[in-house]
Amino acid sequence: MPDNSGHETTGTAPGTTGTAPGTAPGGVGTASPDEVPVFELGDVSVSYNGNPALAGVTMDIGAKEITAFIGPSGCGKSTLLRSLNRMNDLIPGARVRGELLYKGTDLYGASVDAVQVRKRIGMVFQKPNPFPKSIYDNVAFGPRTVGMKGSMDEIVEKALRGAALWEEVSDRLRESAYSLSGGQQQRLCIARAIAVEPDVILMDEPCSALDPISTVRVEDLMAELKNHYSIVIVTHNMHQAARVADRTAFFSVQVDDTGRRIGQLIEADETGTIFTKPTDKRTEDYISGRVG
Ligand SMILES: Nc1ncnc2c1ncn2[C@@H]1O[C@H](COP(=O)(O)OP(=O)(O)OP(=O)(O)O)[C@@H](O)[C@H]1O
Repeated sequence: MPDNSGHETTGTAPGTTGTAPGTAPGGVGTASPDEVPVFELGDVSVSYNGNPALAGVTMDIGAKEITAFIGPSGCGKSTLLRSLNRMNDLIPGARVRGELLYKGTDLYGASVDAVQVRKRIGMVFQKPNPFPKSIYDNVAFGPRTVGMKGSMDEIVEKALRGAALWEEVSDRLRESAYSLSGGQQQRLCIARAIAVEPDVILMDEPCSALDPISTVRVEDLMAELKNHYSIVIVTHNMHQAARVADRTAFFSVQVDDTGRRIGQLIEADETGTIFTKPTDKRTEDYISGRVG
């Protein structure tokens, strides 16, 4: 795969002009998402202020399925996840190199607008982070911002139903989002993410702040959501990866000649294969709890 010249990010707010990727005329990126990988990564590396965090990642991420990133702390899972919707653009000194295609289009191409990227590729964070607004306004915020057409009440209801939260909040939509439990808040954040009808949802340890019952709710929800969205999840919980993911990518930290610790993709495969017969001994050692 060709190596792009690199994409220096400045930490300044991304522009509001340009196009969303995957929408170019002439067929580029317009194939059915079920037929092509949603992301194709070729020799992707990410550094912070010149220090490599992750190097040489080459993998495809399938559409309409759940892909889990697992591996020990500091191996670059969140860094790679943030590269998939250009959230690293917001981190001063972060630099992404290599080829990162979203539905066949260069995600970091000069004409691609990072704001549009984040509309198509939403993100749910580790800690539920609702806005200090009502339940309704949390969900309506994104659709209003991007100027979605149609009845806002219907948009909000659809997103809350999609996030399996409607039954619990339909009679209290004007209450503060902070009045919800942690698990409900996380499902509200998922509703907020899907309200703008993205293609992809990136989830960075979405259950780590939740109790076991809320975790099951969110995992069940993910199984539902993958019928409509491609999902990439970072998780520390290998049982969770085994439960929810169709494919799993294992990352580890390698120490280079100069003593630098750099994250690396060890292998990516169907989840059953990774957990029962991984190709690499490092994967086996990690999943069996011998290291990590
Ligand atoms: N904003 C940042 N500025 C500088 N270095 C960073 C930044 N974010 C991450 N790093 C570094 O990049 C490397 C990978 O971090 P990252 O958070 O992506 O790993 P991770 O596998 O997600 O870890 P964890 O499982 O602990 O969340 C680490 O060495 C980390 O210190």
